[in-house]
Amino acid sequence: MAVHRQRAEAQDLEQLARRAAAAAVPRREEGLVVCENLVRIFQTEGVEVQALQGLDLAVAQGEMIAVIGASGSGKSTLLGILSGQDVPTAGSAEVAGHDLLTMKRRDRLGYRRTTVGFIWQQTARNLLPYLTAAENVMLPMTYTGVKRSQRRARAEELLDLFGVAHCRDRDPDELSGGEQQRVAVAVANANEPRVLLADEPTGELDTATSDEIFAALRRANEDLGVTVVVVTHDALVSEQVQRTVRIRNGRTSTEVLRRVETGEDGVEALTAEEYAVLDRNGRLQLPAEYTEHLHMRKRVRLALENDHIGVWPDAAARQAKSEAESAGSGDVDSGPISGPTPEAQPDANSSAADGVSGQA
Ligand SMILES: Nc1ncnc2c1ncn2[C@@H]1O[C@H](COP(=O)(O)OP(=O)(O)OP(=O)(O)O)[C@@H](O)[C@H]1O
Repeated sequence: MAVHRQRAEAQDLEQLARRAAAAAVPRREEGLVVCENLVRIFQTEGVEVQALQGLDLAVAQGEMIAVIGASGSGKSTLLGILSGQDVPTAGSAEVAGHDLLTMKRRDRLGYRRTTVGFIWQQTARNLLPYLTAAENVMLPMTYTGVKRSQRRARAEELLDLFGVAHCRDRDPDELSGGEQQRVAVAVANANEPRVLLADEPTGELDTATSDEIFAALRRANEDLGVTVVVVTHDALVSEQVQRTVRIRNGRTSTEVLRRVETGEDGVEALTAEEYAVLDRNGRLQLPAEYTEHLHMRKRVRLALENDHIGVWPDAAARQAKSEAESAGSGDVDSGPISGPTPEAQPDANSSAADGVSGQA
């Protein structure tokens, strides 16, 4: 009987994990940008670097998201793939219906010219130095057969939209860094792309100028309807979007969702909630500060409750934590960081499946 119950409960846990995974990851048809289990391995002189290790990401049409993460976590590699400049090793990546793994060389050029717009961190890399601001904006349209009169009109419109109409006839070296980047946003929008990709576009600029660039990206998103993915180290920038995705070790690890909520007093306040990303296979990354705080290493114990899943340190982790505390390592808080009460912890001698204590 007990064995039957354990099996049924383990199945409940699997079923719940499967359902949660299916609900958490937007389906292919829901995203303009959809990456599933994306892998990029670089080989240099016999050394293999796994820059992306099964990354999942879906960005809805019209969304503006920030991508953050430590240096080397894979942000630029992801943008290189989405922009069509680099090809993934495995997995899937689709942007506006284009399959970036199987796309032919010729289609790739067309894709880079019309489907995506790109803004680099280095201001000098975005503009040709011997063309004026207006000529820089018109240039991408010459590759897509837009008539000369239309090119000029659109260039004027875009420079105006991003607040740099006064720079129209100046060369890039006659523009400030902020003006150059706003002209770069105009260039990236010249061929009406579906997705705008920006890799640290405010990285070389001061805070006030960064705000201007970010305002230009937001204007592109709101006024032109273009979907925006911006990689940034700048916390102030990432706080201005509805969704911030964190990449850790080549995979999306957490997401912060922000929304405006109206309190009982009628006052609107911005709330931000952090979520761990659950992939299709039910995998999630626990934040390092949580696992380190509880000395969790190789394995954890899971407990299915009615409305949540508890994650508990195993006996070795509990011992390591208590030793660290008695050695006075400064790790004095013995309770979990958040979550269920210690009473809900499963028996130390039972298996994870035994720890299933609620109903799915
Ligand atoms: N062309 C390449 N050849 C070999 N390794 C590479 C190449 N491009 C990136 N890498 C490696 O892949 C990993 C991810 O690099 P990536 O540039 O995507 O990180 P990042 O998050 O953008 O970092 P940063 O914030 O410093 O720009 C790093 O270990 C990097 O050294």
